[in-house]
Amino acid sequence: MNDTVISVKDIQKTYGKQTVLDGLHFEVKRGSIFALLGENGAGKTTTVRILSTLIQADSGSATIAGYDTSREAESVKKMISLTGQYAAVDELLTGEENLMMMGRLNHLNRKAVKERTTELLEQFDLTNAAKKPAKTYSGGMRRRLDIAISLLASPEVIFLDEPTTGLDPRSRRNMWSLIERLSDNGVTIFLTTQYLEEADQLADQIAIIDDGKIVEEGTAEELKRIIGEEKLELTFNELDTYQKAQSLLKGQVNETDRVISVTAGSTENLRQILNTLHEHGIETESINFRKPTLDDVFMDITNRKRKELSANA
Ligand SMILES: Nc1ncnc2c1ncn2[C@@H]1O[C@H](COP(=O)(O)OP(=O)(O)OP(=O)(O)O)[C@@H](O)[C@H]1O
Repeated sequence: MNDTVISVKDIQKTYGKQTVLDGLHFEVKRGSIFALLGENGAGKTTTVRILSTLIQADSGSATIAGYDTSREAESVKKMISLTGQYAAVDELLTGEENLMMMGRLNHLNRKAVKERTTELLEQFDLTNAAKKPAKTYSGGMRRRLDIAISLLASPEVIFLDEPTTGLDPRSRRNMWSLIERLSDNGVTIFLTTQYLEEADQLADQIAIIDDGKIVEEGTAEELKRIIGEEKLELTFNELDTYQKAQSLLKGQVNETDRVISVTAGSTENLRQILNTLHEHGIETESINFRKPTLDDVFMDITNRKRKELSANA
């Protein structure tokens, strides 16, 4: 069996003068969780809309389970489910009624619909709320119902467009374990997110999208290894000492907490950093070492690309 379930080649999409996707290229392995990670406006939803056949790319191609998303849209639609920003939930119906209705729309027989509905209500922790109208559900419950509805058609690929945006921390964790359970059943999950922690926690493969291009791709560990070295986190008591240090050191800054993170590097490098601060009479409140996070990776990669662009301009 072919290992690749989604294949995207050189996709280009513009809206008026704005290039939204600029030569997008990646592959997703069958049965994996793939995260497309990027800031607001990076092009994540546009990618999902093209892959799920809602809109067409200007050029390039994409296939899902071997079917072309533009020429064989009907076959693609049978393979996928799309949830998230396109909620399938009917607010006036109960959770159970929503599932039953979608089951019948998918031409399942009455007995199969009943069985699958009970199963999904249980799996998604909605049994107690089954007889209540969806409009009374919390944000987390509504999203769970939305995903449950999408599973009635037994899709091969599930698109989850920012599944935890706006959820509180507990609902977010619940959603994560639900996504992990879905993946355990062998379905491929294509997830978009702006949360690095979410990609780190869930994804087998992460592609970072910035300005419509994949700027880096790999497992969370591989991406962290790009930065590789430990970070030295310097915290300052006073705003003016923090600002003085900021003008002397190269690193990520967090003005609210008065923290500067620099790459620790060699002992010689460390000595230089501390000497520089000492020579300028700058006292630190605390100094900590920490391993790089995906946040560092993201900041580093996007900053590097922006510098390259401005150098070439
Ligand atoms: N139908 C449209 N017409 C014009 N511009 C659009 C359209 N759809 C998207 N865009 C623009 O394309 C860019 C990328 O949008 P997209 O929704 O794909 O980003 P995103 O990464 O999903 O961000 P978000 O997290 O905010 O949804 C944005 O600048 C957006 O304004």
